[in-house]
Amino acid sequence: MGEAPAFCVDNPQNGFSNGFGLKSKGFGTLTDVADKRFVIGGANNDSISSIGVQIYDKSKEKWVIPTVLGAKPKPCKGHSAILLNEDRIMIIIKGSTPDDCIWFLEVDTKYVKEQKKVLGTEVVAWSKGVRGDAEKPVVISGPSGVGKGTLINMLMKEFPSMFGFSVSHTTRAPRGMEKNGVHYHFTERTVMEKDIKDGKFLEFASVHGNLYGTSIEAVEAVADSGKRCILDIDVQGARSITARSLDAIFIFICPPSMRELEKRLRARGTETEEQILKRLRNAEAEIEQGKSSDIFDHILDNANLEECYNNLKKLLGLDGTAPTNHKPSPKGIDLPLNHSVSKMDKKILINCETPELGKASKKLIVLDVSSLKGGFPGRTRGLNVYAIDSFSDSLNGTHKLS
Ligand SMILES: Nc1ncnc2c1ncn2[C@@H]1O[C@H](COP(=O)(O)OP(=O)(O)OP(=O)(O)O)[C@@H](O)[C@H]1O
Ligand SMILES: Nc1nc2c(ncn2[C@@H]2O[C@H](COP(=O)(O)O)[C@@H](O)[C@H]2O)c(=O)[nH]1
Repeated sequence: MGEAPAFCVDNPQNGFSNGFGLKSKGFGTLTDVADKRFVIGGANNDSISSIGVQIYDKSKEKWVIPTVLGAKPKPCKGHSAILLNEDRIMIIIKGSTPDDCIWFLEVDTKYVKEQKKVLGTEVVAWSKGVRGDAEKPVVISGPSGVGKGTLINMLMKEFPSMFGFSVSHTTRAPRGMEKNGVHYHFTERTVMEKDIKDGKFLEFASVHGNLYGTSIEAVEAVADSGKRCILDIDVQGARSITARSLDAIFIFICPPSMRELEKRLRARGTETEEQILKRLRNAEAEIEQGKSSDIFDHILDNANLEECYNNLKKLLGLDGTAPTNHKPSPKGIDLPLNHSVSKMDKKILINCETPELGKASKKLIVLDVSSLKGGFPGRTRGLNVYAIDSFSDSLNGTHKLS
């Protein structure tokens, strides 16, 4: 559940306008989205561990505590809030570290709307802003035994600093060599069902008789390590992620034949006869859906492992053997504690001038939000940041920040 803000808003009609539909009072901000007013509170108290959110429903004249999804920003010395596209609020945090100062509170994105229906409560979702075009997550899907895990392991071994695996939750029992927290988070069904109900999963599905799911936390952990996220999920999970418009590359791995698939599953020796037969039955439908649906961007035939791996690398732009394509995560944004924020079309201008130091201290930072991705908890990519000398300068982004 959400938590109460760290300050009191006696009357939500009060507050002062700052010129772009934003009202502010004390440590918090008030942002109007249709008939709802989002009260986002900056903590002024060390005992509070994150920023709280409350909603005032103007049509019903009542306060609502929403379910808050995703990791939340830490308490701060204040923040600015700017409404973008009527579905998410950009939060610029004062006095935070450079890689932690831009956040988004999703209030009416596709994902949030869907979660409202599922959870039956008001829902908001936090997502941290990531500078530049961080590489898209890679979703690998295909029938059991086709070689998804093998291909992912090869990729992670050859490019250890580039890829991070999203560790799923499952209710199935661990296999001999599998480690909890590395291969899966092995979980009791009742616990996983409760976590699903609490909105902790980006997607989940019942696969071969067990529950499997990708937690928001698993994807955030990879993003925080600065790596590109790889997800190994079944076709149902891939479909629900596309439906939520996760901006990822979707790859379906196909076996050369059912006979070969069966041979691989048996040779792996990890399933009972009954489980093997169940997985093979499910494989037929999965292959049919994988090939015919419009979920997948690429279909790779895994007849020959080396060839399939080379094709996988090619479509991920990793043709060379050395990991030269790895772009380190761009640096964060170094904002002084005192700054003012304004909005101009799809650009947010941050004026960092220190009044006491006069014009010499002038620094304007532009956040270009025209290519933002995201809309679900985790990380919002595509934030372009550059500096200009004055408001009259062109806002074309010629002075890129390093
Ligand atoms: N092209 C290939 N030719 C022959 N054997 C292969 C090939 N690719 C993978 N294998 C073998 O097939 C078996 C199944 O592969 P793997 O465990 O990677 O499948 P998976 O798709 O991850 O399965 P699951 O969905 O059940 O986790 C393994 O023993 C692996 O070594
Ligand atoms: N929808 C999801 N499917 C998942 C996830 N993690 C794994 N899987 C798929 O389950 C089957 C079986 O896996 P196994 O390890 O028991 O052999 C396989 O197709 C995986 O792709 C998940 O988080 N969500």
